[in-house]
Amino acid sequence: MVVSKYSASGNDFVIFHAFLKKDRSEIAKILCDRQNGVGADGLIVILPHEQYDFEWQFYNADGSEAEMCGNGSRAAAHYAYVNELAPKKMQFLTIAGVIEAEVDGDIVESQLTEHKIIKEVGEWKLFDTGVPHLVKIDDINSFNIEEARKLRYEHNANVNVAEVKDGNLYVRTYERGVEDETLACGTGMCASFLFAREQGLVGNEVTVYPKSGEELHIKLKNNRLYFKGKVKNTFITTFNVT
Ligand SMILES: N[C@H](CCC[C@H](N)C(=O)O)C(=O)O
Repeated sequence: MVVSKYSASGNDFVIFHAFLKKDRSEIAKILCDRQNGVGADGLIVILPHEQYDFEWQFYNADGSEAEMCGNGSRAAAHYAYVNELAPKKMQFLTIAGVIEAEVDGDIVESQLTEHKIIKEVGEWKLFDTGVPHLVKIDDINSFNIEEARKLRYEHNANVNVAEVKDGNLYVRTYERGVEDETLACGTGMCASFLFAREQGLVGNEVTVYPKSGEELHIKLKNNRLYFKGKVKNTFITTFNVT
């Protein structure tokens, strides 16, 4: 099969399109495997939809299906546009709800689904920005992978440490379903922005830098999160899945 490899600020994905919706958990594990597969944080499958430009399936590298993926939504929008599956401005359906995205060259902006604050967990706060994210505002170097992994399992959530420096937001994320720190996590950056904003550390817009150091922009408009940054189609390849 022919698949495309994308990097969205360092969060990387295998993407292909298909007519049939079926359980793709096993193929996600095969394709995302960094030794024997293409290698990626997640798999995105673009499917036809009656009402929206398309529907997608999103799988983490461990084969678990997730409700949403912020960086993946930007990569999927670019893939759909360049493969003439959707116009520049599109709407597509995820488990979390309908995502609006706009492609402008290699820059893609996504509007996330409505976010919710779930609860406080000590100095952490649990948000839903399409998927669950625990956030702590602290020195970015206080990120500890073992602590993050423990919290991930205790709360079945992604875990983020965020810091505001010189008006910019820096975020490190342990991603559920990748079971490691990733180079960027879109819904995690957005949850971190919400917490920093709530603490008066940022306004309604911010420049954000994930572990990869690639620059992204987040804004809150009419109480909806917009998330913009570069995506790169790094290569296209055929892969023998049998
Ligand atoms: N691993 C996440 C889904 C992908 C989120 C992340 N890659 C993003 O860009 O939002 C989860 O299972 O909750």
